[in-house]
Amino acid sequence: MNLIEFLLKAAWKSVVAAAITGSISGMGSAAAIALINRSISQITPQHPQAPPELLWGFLGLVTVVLVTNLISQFLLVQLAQDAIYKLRLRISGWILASPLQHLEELGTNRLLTTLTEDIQSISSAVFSVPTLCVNAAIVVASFAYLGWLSIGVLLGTLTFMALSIALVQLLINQAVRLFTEAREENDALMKHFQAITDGIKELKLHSQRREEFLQEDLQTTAANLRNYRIGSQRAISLSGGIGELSFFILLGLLVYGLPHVQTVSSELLSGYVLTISYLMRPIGNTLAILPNLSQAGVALRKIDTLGLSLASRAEMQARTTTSSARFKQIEIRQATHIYQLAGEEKTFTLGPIDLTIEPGELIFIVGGNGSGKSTLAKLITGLYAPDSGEVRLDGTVVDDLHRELYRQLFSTVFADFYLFDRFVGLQLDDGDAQAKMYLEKLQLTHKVAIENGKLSTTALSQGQRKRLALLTAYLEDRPIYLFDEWAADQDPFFREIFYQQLLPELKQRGKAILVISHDDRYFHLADRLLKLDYGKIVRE
Ligand SMILES: Nc1ncnc2c1ncn2[C@@H]1O[C@H](COP(=O)(O)OP(=O)(O)OP(=O)(O)O)[C@@H](O)[C@H]1O
Repeated sequence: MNLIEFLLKAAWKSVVAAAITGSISGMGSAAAIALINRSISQITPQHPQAPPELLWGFLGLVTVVLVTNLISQFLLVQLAQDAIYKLRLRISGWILASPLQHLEELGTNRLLTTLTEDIQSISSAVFSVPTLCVNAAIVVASFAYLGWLSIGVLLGTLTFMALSIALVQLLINQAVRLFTEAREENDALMKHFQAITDGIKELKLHSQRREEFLQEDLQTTAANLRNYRIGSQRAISLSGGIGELSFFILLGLLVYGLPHVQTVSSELLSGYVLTISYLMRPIGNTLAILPNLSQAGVALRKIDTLGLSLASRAEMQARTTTSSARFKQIEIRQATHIYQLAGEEKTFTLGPIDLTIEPGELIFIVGGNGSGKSTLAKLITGLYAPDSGEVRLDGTVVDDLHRELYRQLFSTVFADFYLFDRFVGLQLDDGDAQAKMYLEKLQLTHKVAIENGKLSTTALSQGQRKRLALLTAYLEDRPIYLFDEWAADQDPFFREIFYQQLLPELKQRGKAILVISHDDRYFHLADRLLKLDYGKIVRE
């Protein structure tokens, strides 16, 4: 997809309207130049002033040029920004609709680069599209005028220009190649930036690690990116220089060479010189815009690839609130999940897993590090579709069509949970009152206040943040709760409350509760205990 296609897809009617007004503006500019040339040629010692009707014509043309130019720019700016706005939403939608496993394979850095850098590149390029349209119209109309002055000279001029453009194109191709390389490097740079922000503590506390990371990872990637960008900008500057030089050569050939080849009137010569000098500005502008356009082209291709990759795996999305939904039984039969990393032979296979979950059950999932507990949690909650086997909800297989609906049965606090600073998507009549009640239960009233569903702060200790995540899960009030090592960050006092009070309370309310835990002191509280080893349930 190129930029024009992208805009046409967004709103072709506005593009056409902008192209028409832009063309009128461009043609008006060329006509104004032609009129000036005509006026100059009519000034003689006998008539030292141009006829007044030419002056009125000139003023009229200038007004038309200004007004149509503005209309064209306004239309295109509006349309371009609308298109960017829609693109941002579309990419976010693709990401949200994509299976978790696919997003994990793609990597956050790639998604972030597209959401930030690629959209920014397109955004800067679309700003230049209005100028480009008007410039194109000026060039076409100016050539029409030159053709009217002399077809033969125009053909010579066009041949010369075609040769210059071919040379310029070679350089632009080189620039695009370098832009593409730079774009790949950008993905890696984003990963390093993530390491800086997420790994700030580890980098601050170990100067040798920091130095090595800076020099070998960040600096190398940043330097590669810089070199590719310099190379591409140089190619673009060179193409601009060659473009400008070819204009001067053309002017020289016209003024000093053409009179040797054929007799030329002064009107023809001054018309050509005036028009070509005038054309230097729009063509120069266009050359200056080319880097943006090439970058946008590369970004659009990246978005296309990402979009295809995301769309090919898109899940069905269902708009639903099933907080009051009930279930009788979840059966997991011979279900497996396989992690296969690109280019790596080693895989981790979870399963085959056989498991049933019923309301009111308290199930502990235990096992050593890397035994597959979190992976099983993602499989149970429908975040991963089984690679083989099946998950059944009340006897019905949970397929791609129903997985989104199935996921709405779960309230979770994963080990890497995300805490929203307001209760997004929870439409509760007495939300604040309920939240305050749970704040007390979770002993957080002295730290956090809740007003209109908004938390006064999320800048808390990890244990306190986990309590807030639990509070959100309480408010969701879904039939199945899953806690992935929730108690690991709690002090012994609150850990005791969690296992001895909060979990039994949930159980009494008929909730099914899955608890991933290493706290063997509390294993006896479980109705069932699943022990995982190397991805298999070794004991139930
Ligand atoms: N996104 C991923 N891509 C590839 N492999 C993964 C991914 N996540 C986990 N694994 C692999 O799957 C295995 C099980 O990981 P999992 O996180 O399920 O273990 P766990 O039992 O929850 O461990 P812990 O107690 O340390 O949290 C690990 O060996 C890990 O290498």
